[in-house]
Amino acid sequence: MREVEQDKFRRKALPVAEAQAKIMPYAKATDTEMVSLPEAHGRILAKPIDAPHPYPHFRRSGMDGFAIFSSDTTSCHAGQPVHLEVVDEIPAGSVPQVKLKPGQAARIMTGAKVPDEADAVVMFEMTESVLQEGHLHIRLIREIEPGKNITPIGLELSQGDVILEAGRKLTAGEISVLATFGIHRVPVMKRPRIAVFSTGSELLRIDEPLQDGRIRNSNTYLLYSQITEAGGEPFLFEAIEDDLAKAKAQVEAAFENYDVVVTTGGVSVGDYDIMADLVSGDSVDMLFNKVTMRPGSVTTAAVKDGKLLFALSGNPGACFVGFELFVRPAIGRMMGIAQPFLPELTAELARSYRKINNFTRFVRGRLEFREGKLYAIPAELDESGVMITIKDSDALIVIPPSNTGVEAGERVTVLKLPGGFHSF
Ligand SMILES: Nc1nc2c(c(=O)[nH]1)N[C@H]1C(S)=C(S)[C@@H](COP(=O)(O)OP(=O)(O)OC[C@H]3O[C@@H](n4cnc5c(N)ncnc54)[C@H](O)[C@@H]3O)O[C@H]1N2
Ligand code: MOO
Ligand SMILES: [Mg+2]
Repeated sequence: MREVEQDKFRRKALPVAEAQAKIMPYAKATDTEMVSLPEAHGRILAKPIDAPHPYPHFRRSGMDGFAIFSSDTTSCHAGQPVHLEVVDEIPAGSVPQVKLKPGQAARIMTGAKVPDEADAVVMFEMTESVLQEGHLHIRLIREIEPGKNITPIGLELSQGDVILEAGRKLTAGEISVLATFGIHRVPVMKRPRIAVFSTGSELLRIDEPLQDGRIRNSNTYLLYSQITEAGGEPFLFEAIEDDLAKAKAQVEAAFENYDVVVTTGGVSVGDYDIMADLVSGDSVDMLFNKVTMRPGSVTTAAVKDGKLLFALSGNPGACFVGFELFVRPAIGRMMGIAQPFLPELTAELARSYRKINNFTRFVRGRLEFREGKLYAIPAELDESGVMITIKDSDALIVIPPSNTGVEAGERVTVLKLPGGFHSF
């Protein structure tokens, strides 16, 4: 126990990027599975998909009107109208029945196949119907240019074009492309199965009444949302009290059935900080137990039989940031996302941030566009133990180590959190 305790205090702090690099080799690709197209929403494509045919695959009318020869309208104007005989009618879904000749037109609807001979469609509003010798004609008073209102074959994609690359998240645009090409069963990456439990004798279930000195377990649910958002499949376990043997048994059982284990709490130097003891023992191989960041300096990661254990800090702010910087990229990498880290933007700091620190701070805050310029506004309350401002945050504002802080107006890097901007 004494030795373990010593280890708990003596920790080598790694920069965030180094800690991330230690994790990534263990973020091994999950298997793939086939799902129906609606089920593919939000999933990650496992294989590239090529266009099995051009799109559109026939010359398509973009308007309700008449398919014509544009050459019939040369020099046509109000004083010199052109009359064309209507010889066919083509609703969407049908194909032309008559081979058009110059001087003729086919009534055609939006989305219908344009006769091969025609090279333009003139919309109804630009024509007048006239009966001439018992035959229906249209009267045109304007020149129509070749190609007008015809969508050519392959305008959007040619056969064999890569439609979607592997590693791409499937949302509305991707789903509609897949539907267009008849890809009704989609190869996607399996969602990593992630066991979650909190540690702490102070934790109440969320359906329990308050007790003095105890709090409800919010981190388990915070993580449930973060894991789901990141594409993983969370499995929630009851919180366990600060008991090393219980934690060990729980971690081992979780590794049997799940791809990743995420815990919160008990990673600092306190007497009951059991996760710190667990990773210092020989049941797992520790990757790191300190990172030069705040919040979450005691964020810990370990490996057991090639599977990742993330022991995040119990402080809600540190748990949140620890997840975003370490667990999210691991989940993303397991699913083959090329860039699984939070996207980096540059913004102007809207308010001075003067906390002094020798570690990099990841300060939660809002982003706002003002007159086309992006501003980052640090949360008023950003302590590690504060939960309430997580809900209003659009980004983590990166404040480098400094003994003066950063002044309003300076440029800062911000890591965009998923979702929209709270100010919109
Ligand atoms: N002597 C030192 N004390 C502390 C240090 C330090 O360097 N030296 N670091 C502080 C910092 S910074 C952090 S962060 C915390 C890390 O604490 P642990 O990861 O060990 O977490 P706990 O001690 O279990 O809990 C901390 C805090 O969070 C609350 N908590 C825990 N689990 C949950 C949960 N599931 N839902 C909601 N809230 C939770 C817990 O009640 C505590 O208030 O250590 C500092 N101390
Ligand atoms: O680990 Mo604490 O969250 O460093 O701030
Ligand atoms: Mg603690």
